[in-house]
Amino acid sequence: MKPTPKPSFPPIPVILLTGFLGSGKTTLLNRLLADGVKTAVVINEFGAEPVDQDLLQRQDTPLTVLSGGCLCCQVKGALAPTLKNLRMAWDAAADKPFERVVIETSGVASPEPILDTLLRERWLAGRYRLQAVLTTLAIPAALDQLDRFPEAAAQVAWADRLLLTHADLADAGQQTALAGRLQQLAPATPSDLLRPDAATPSDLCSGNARRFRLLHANAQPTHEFRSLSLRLTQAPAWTQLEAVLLALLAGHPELLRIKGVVYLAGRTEPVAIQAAGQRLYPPAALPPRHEGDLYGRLVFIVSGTTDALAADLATAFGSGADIRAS
Ligand SMILES: Nc1nc2c(ncn2[C@@H]2O[C@H](COP(=O)(O)OP(=O)(O)OP(=O)(O)O)[C@@H](O)[C@H]2O)c(=O)[nH]1
Repeated sequence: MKPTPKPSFPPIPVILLTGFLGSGKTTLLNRLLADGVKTAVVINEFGAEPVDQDLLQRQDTPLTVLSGGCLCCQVKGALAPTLKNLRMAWDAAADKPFERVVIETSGVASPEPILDTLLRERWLAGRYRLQAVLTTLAIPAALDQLDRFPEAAAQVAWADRLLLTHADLADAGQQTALAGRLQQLAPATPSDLLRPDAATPSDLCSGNARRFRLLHANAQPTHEFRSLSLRLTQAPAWTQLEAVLLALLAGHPELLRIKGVVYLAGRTEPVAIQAAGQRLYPPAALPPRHEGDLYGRLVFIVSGTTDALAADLATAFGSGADIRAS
């Protein structure tokens, strides 16, 4: 067999950012990018309408969005070519465009197939070095998610570090119960509280990934998750949209996540719409978008079938609503 030629540059560190839907991955990504290290970002979104790119505070970051499925299954095949292209561009550039890569998985991805690509694809394994798997967990919702979804448990099992978020919304009982569960699931994995009002731990990216991982051959999870994407043709008033979204959350226990970028009546800039774990967050102002990209969009991720939700969305948003399933 012909030997694989040795790469002429050292491997580029990769941070794999994972965690269940709405647990704070993009929020953490923004905090990581603020450290000034030049970073290429690969974002995987489950919904067909990508949203996360608009939630990044640094818009000058080299960014690839792989949407419409999970990196662990539907779009797994897209990861290797993406990383190959990034590396080849890096090799060819005199002024290196980035010093590390951060991959943000979708909230329903199991990390194992992604690790399989990174660690077992020979070309990639020689050119990238997995630095750490960071897993975010939203304290108030995490126990329920660990009970219900094997993907959430897998995200904990493969983590090099656990980052506990939404501590400001959690009571002491939830914190203690989660600590107990993590002690069972991942007793050797360090965990940190990631408070929105406190500095990001400075050593977050300096740890080393564990040296040995026992990956199953051809691990292929089967998901029960589906998504609906909705394009808004009009700019609703916030009170009107809020009432609709609260009613959908209350009426659809299968609805796990809502996120989107929406234009509201009377405002020129778009806002980020976020809901997770039955909680609807206040809309957050976003910078203006580029011309030609002025429609609002919302993504709904459910566990199970989307039929009932699709019917209610059509009723709530009218016959002009453009709803797509994926
Ligand atoms: N109160 C509070 N809100 C938080 C915290 N961390 C994140 N959020 C909010 O939680 C919502 C979801 O956060 P994201 O960072 O988008 O979560 P995500 O894991 O990237 O979501 P998906 O990519 O959809 O899985 C946003 O409205 C955040 O502002 C936290 O520690 N406390």
